Amino acid sequence: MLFIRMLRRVGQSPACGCWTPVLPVRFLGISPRQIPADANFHSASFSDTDHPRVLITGGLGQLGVGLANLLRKRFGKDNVILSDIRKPPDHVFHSGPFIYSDILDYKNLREIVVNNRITWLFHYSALLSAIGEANVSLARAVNITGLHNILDVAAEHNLRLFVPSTIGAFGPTSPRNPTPDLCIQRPRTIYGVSKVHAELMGEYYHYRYGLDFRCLRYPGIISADSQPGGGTTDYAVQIFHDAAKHGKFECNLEARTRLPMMYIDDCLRATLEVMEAPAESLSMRTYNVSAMSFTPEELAQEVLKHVPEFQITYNVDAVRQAIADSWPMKFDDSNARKDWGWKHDFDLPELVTTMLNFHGSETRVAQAN
Ligand SMILES: NC(=O)C1=CN([C@@H]2O[C@H](COP(=O)(O)OP(=O)(O)OC[C@H]3O[C@@H](n4cnc5c(N)ncnc54)[C@H](O)[C@@H]3O)[C@@H](O)[C@H]2O)C=CC1
Ligand SMILES: CC(=O)[C@H](N)C(=O)O
Repeated sequence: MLFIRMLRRVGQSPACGCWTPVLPVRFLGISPRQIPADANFHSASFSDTDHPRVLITGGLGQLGVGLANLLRKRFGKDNVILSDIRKPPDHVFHSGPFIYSDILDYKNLREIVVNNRITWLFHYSALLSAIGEANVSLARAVNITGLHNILDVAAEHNLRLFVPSTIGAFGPTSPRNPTPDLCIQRPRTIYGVSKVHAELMGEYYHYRYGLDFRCLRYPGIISADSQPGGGTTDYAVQIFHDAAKHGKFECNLEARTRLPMMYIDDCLRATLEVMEAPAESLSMRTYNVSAMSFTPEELAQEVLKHVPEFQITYNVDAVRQAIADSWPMKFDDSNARKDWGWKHDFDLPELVTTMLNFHGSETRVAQAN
C-alpha cells in the first residue's frame, strides 16, 4: 500500500514534461539498478553558494586534462577529481586529485562517488570513431555498458551528468549541410551508434527519473598540448605539429572533405556553460555546438599564410574517409545559441595562428636545447 501511495505522488512536471523525481529511483520497482536495501540514498545536492564536487571519467585523453584545468580554476583544485584507467604523467598527477576509475566496474564507480561526495560527473571515457571500428567489442563495452554504469550511478546519487556526443552521431541519411539538432540519426560506426544510444538513454533517464542529464554534440576538437585518441578528425590536430616541425604533412582524408571543427578552449567553455545553465533555459537536453567548418585543402591554405614552404600531400585512409563522408559537413547549432547563449570565439584564422604559435614556440625551444 505504501508503495502504491508513493507511486501516486510521482507526478508530471509542468515545466519540463518530465517525471518529477518524488521517489528515489530505488523505490520505483523498475529501478535502473538494484541497490541493497541497507544502502543509503545519497541525494547529494549543493547549494548555490557551494562548489560542485566534480568527477571526470576518461580524463587522460585529448580533452580531460584541459577540462580539469578549467573546472579547477572555477571550483577549486580539490573539488575536481580526474580519473582514468591509465597512469597519469607527472605533471597531471601533481596538478590536482587523480584517481583510478574503470567505468566498467560499477562498485568502484559508486565508491568513488560516495567517498568523495561527487555532485557533478563529466563522462569522457570512450573509444573514438576510427579506433572503435578496429575494436568493436571493446568499443561496445566501454561506450555502451560503461555508459549504463554512469547513468545508474548518476541517477542513484542525484548527480548532474554531462556526456559528450559527437558529429559522429549522424550518418549518411542525415541532412549534412547543415545538420540540425533533430533529424534522422543512422550512423554507420559503433562509435556513432553508441553515442546515439547515450543521447537517448540520457534523455530517457531525464524524463523517467529526473536525472539532470546534459549533452553537447562536439565537432572535431583541435588542441595543441594534447593528442587525439584515434578519431576521424585527428588530421586537423596533427597538421599543425607536422607543419611547424617538418614544413609538410601527409593527410589521411581527401582534400575536399568538409567537417565541423572547434578549438578546445571553445569546446571546454561550452561544456562548462551548458552545465551551469539554469535548467529552465534548456529546451532540450542534447545540443549541437559548432564553431567552423573546413576541408584539409582550406586548412592547408591557411597554414601556408604562416609557413610559406608548407606542403600537403594525400594518402587516404579508406576507413576514415568512409566515416568522414557520412558525417555532417556543417552543424546547425542555433538552438544552443538561442537557449543558453552559446557563442564561439575561434574561427579558422584564430585557430591556425594559435596552434602554430604553440607548436612554433615548442619547436624553437627544442631546437635551442
Ligand atoms: N576529441 C574529439 O574530437 C571529440 C571528443 N568527443 C567525446 O569527448 C569525450 C572525450 O574525448 P577524448 O578526450 O578525445 O577521448 P580520448 O580517446 O582521447 O580519451 C578517452 C579516455 O577514455 C579512457 N578509457 C578507456 N576505457 C576506459 C574505461 N574502461 N574506464 C575509464 N576510462 C576509460 C582512455 O584511457 C582515454 O584516456 C569522448 O566521450 C568523445 O567521444 C566528442 C566529439 C569530438
Ligand atoms: C568527431 C569525433 O567524435 C572524434 N574526433 C572522432 O573523429 O572520432
